[in-house]
Amino acid sequence: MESLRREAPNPSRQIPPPRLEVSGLRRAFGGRDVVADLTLTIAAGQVTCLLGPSGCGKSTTLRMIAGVEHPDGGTIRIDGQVMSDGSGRFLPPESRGVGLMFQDFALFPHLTVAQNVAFGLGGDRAARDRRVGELLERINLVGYGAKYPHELSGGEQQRVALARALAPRPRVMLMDEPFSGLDNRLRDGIRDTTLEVLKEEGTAVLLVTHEPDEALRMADEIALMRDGLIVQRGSPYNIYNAPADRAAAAFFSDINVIRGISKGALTETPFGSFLTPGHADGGAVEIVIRPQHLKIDFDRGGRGPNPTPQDGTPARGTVTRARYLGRESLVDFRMDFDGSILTASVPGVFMPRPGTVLWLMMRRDRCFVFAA
Ligand SMILES: Nc1ncnc2c1ncn2[C@@H]1O[C@H](COP(=O)(O)OP(=O)(O)OP(=O)(O)O)[C@@H](O)[C@H]1O
Repeated sequence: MESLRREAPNPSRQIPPPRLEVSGLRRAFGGRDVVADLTLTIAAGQVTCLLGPSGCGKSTTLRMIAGVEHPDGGTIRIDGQVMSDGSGRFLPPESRGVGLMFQDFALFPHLTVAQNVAFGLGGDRAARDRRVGELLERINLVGYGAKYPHELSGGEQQRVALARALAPRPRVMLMDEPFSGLDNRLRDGIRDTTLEVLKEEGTAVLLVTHEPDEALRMADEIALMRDGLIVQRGSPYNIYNAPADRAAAAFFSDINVIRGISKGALTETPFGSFLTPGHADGGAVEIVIRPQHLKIDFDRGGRGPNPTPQDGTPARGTVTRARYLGRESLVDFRMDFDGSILTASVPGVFMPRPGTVLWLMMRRDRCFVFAA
């Protein structure tokens, strides 16, 4: 029967390997594992941000992928082709098809913008000119080709550096804190332009940063790194809203922590009882909430608002400090129940005087529960 005839395998339908594939990558310095068993894949057109605190091994990872640092173990593949592996195979940086962009990028001062962009390009003159023209248009610097780097602003130089790195159409673009040398005012605009250009070029991007805001803004996927390991990978939304542990939650914002003991999948707290399924009876748990998910309510002659299923029971506190940060206000409370300090944030201006008694409630849907 026609419908049951088995189709011959069609090689063009096979799933292509990821653009960049790193598995079991390791590197030690002085007997200490700086990168320990790191695994990561990035598809063409995808931006992955390697995010983590200073010293967690981000740059070392990037340098091994670039081929300027030798791994102690693990495999790096680009488009399925081995760049380095445990058996001693090791392709030099110039044979990997990677583009690099670092914080202290330097344009060649004696070359014009066009010559800088064309620097890594082979091929005939006409093809080179076409590629340079196309990139100058992408970075909004048409007409700047004959200028020299010192005639450009910091942001313009940064865009030229991006065009220079992208000119040879690298298969993978490796960026190490590329925006940290820029003035705050410029940074957001440059990040957006850079992202747009990277997306148009369709290259796979690994961007190293220690700034959560940058990762949230730029990444399709965030790989959160700690002590040489990726502790969580996911979309910015998932990493922010479903952190793997307390430290992952704390990396993105201040957090408040309420401690308790789980009994029969419930933990009693001053904010009412919380469902804590999956935690052993008698096990210590931490309920974590970000400041923007604590709700503030007024005192009604010694009473707070009524408990609700969404926000549980209110708990009373006294304001110790209020700070206005422009977009929001941060208010610290000393809580009646144990004297601990909790911080709530409110959009806009809210500046109660120290000593004001107020009530706090926790948005149940925004709490994270972790084993202590
Ligand atoms: N060549 C080296 N020799 C000895 N130790 C090194 C070397 N390179 C890096 N390290 C150490 O490895 C650890 C990780 O460094 P790495 O630069 O990868 O971290 P990072 O996460 O990129 O941090 P940062 O954001 O501060 O650059 C650090 O403790 C660093 O001192």
